[in-house]
Amino acid sequence: MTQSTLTLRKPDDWHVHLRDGAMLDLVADFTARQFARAIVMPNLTPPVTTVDQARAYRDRINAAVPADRGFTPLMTAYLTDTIEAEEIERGFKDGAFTAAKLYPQNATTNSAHGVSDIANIRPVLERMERIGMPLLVHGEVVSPDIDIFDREAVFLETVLGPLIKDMPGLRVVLEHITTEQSVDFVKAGGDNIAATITAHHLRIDRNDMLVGGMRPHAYCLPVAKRRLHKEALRKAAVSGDPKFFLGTDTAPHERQAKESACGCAGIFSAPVAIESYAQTFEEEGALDKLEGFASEFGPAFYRLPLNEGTITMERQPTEIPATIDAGDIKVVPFHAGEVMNWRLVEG
Ligand SMILES: NC(=O)N[C@@H](CC(=O)O)C(=O)O
Ligand SMILES: [Zn+2]
Ligand SMILES: [Zn+2]
Repeated sequence: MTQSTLTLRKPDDWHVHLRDGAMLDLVADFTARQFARAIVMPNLTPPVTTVDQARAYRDRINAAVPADRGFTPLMTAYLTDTIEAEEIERGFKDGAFTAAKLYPQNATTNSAHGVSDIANIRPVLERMERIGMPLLVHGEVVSPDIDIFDREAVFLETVLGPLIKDMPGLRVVLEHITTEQSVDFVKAGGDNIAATITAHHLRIDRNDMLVGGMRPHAYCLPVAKRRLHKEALRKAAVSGDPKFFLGTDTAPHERQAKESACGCAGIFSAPVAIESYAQTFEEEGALDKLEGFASEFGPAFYRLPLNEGTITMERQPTEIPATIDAGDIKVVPFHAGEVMNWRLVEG
């Protein structure tokens, strides 16, 4: 008999963009309704680089989420060429920063203040290695000579591999992996190397973005690759290997900014995140592996307690709306217009 409900220990999302202002108000509860905690990306304009900015942003997030959700945003510091190790450590020690994020300069949305050469942040990384603070990485090189489909694999060879050799104790999460090479890299690393996998990279490959017309809502960074890479990600996600855990990279952009001659990168998956993962795990015959991936391996890596509560999904064909709106803001969610098999039961 097919299973009609699915109850999991309450999951966490280890990579989200909650944005700010009216967009924050629109999107925050989509994350909070299903996840107990979320690692919040710092790529605002201006970026979150200080303890005070992180605290103020956390307050704005808490104000945007209904208090009875019991949602905890975990904040991150945006590394720049000039950021001070002292500020990073101070934030980590008092809980304002759970981790620090490395954006190679100009690799993705709001990364203009990112790091231009990893040598510039060497003292910060050494400090992080010493205090056990996780480094979260957008793993793509930005050199114009490197094809966009190769940028993640080249980053492993030229940046991350050498860095880890140099600082073997550094705790690293390679975010939103998209390639077989990243799966192999993470598996070959020590226990201090892990990766997040998005809901969308488990489902789309580059054909979904480009065949039969250009589909801006399937465009994100790192860009979806060939099918064989998607297959490798699916295998890693359902393998039960604790190095791979849930991070949606939900990244809302207004509809007109995506449907444009130069469309923004980012997929807004929060409204359908846990349901999308459930569908993928079920297709792989691995629903029993979802709880580890969604609710256990992330906290283990971050050295945080497991959540106490649960969520329940029911098997209920549910159509995902074409847009999610508030006032003038319209955002197209992942799976827009599709019928999903699972639906989160509101607790
Ligand atoms: N993933 C994306 O395509 N976009 C993210 C940035 C990021 O995570 O690289 C965003 O902030 O829009
Ligand atoms: Zn990124
Ligand atoms: Zn992201």
